[in-house]
Amino acid sequence: MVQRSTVKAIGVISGTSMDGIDVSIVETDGDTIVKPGPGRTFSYADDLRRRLQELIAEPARAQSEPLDDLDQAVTDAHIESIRRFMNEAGIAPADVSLIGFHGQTVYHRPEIRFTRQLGVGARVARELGIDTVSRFRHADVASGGEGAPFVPLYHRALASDLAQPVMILNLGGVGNVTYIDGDVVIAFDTGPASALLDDFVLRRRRLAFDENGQLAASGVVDEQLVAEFMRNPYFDRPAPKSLDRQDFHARAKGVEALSDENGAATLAAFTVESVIASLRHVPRPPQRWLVTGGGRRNAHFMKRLHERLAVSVDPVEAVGWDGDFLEAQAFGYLAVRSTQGLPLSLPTTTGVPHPMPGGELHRAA
Ligand SMILES: Nc1ncnc2c1ncn2[C@@H]1O[C@H](COP(=O)(O)OP(=O)(O)OP(=O)(O)O)[C@@H](O)[C@H]1O
Ligand SMILES: CC(=O)N[C@H]1[C@@H]2OC[C@@H](O2)[C@@H](O)[C@@H]1O[C@H](C)C(=O)O
Repeated sequence: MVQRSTVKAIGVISGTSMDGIDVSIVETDGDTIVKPGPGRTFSYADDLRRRLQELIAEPARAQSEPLDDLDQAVTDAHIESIRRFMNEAGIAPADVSLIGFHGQTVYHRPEIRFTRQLGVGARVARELGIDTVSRFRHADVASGGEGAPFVPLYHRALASDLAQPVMILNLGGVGNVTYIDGDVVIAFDTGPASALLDDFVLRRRRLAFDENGQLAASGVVDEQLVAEFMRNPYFDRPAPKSLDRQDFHARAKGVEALSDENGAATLAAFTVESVIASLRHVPRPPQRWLVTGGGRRNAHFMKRLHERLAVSVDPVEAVGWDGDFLEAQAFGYLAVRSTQGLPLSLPTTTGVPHPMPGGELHRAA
């Protein structure tokens, strides 16, 4: 049998919750061989995080201002994170063939064929001396795709030996699912995961998030409000479909009249119901759910999901994956696929008209 050659790629992303920059490494042939390595998260400096949070709250600026300063600051923070990761993990630049640099999403509007990730790939390549792929989502969006989610092909590679159909649920700022059943891979954003709850507990309690879901667990759900939130046409819209982090904020104002506990309980219930609604868009009920992203640490989400789904719902660690770094690893894997001209997204994951290659390669020298 011909042994396919593998390379090592570093993947780096800051997700929509902007809690930090995730860096990891994966050894892969860009196809079926994937050997994930360690990962690390590095916080943004408070000032940079604040500037990014202000920006995403002002969509008009995020869409049209040049934002050169922020672009450079985000790039610097990523370069520094990759350097520290390599130092701490004892990885020499010569051991790494590629960097997959996602950047920071600040605005995502596929319906107007627009997605924006801050970060300058050419500078990452030059300063670290490693070829770098960036702008993963642009070709997809330009051809009419949703431009997200992009992790599903990595999920497919990892899940090849699991019993199927299986659902991988990412609970980040926004939620997204990947349904895998043999060659069938269906993916889409489910709704708000932690974004609404994070913003609510920040406003009410000056907390970055509801640790373990304890505030939500102590409140009573306003079922009428949840039902009202669930009337949003997004949930019936056929997949593929994707969301901006802020998409549900305007319509979720009703929780302002509730106590801290009941507001948190109601927003958490909304997140769970939006995940349940994903079953409307897959051919068969999955026999197992594997949960990744920071929301898997929210014990309240996990308990409610298990009650509502009545099948096993486990963190991805149950099958040996690292839920803190799947997204970073995915962009390392996708960087390798990009240089091989392989698709990064499919009609069933982002709605592109045909399997779509993408990413832009910046040479180190
Ligand atoms: N111990 C915990 N208890 C409750 N929630 C938690 C805990 N740890 C993390 N979270 C939640 O997870 C969120 C971060 O998740 P994650 O890092 O997966 O998001 P992200 O990758 O930035 O987002 P996205 O996947 O949307 O781009 C936090 O904002 C918080 O709401
Ligand atoms: C445009 C954008 O950055 N979207 C993120 C966001 O956060 C979660 C969800 O919405 C997902 O669609 C995507 O991230 C992951 C990494 C993805 O593309 O699979």
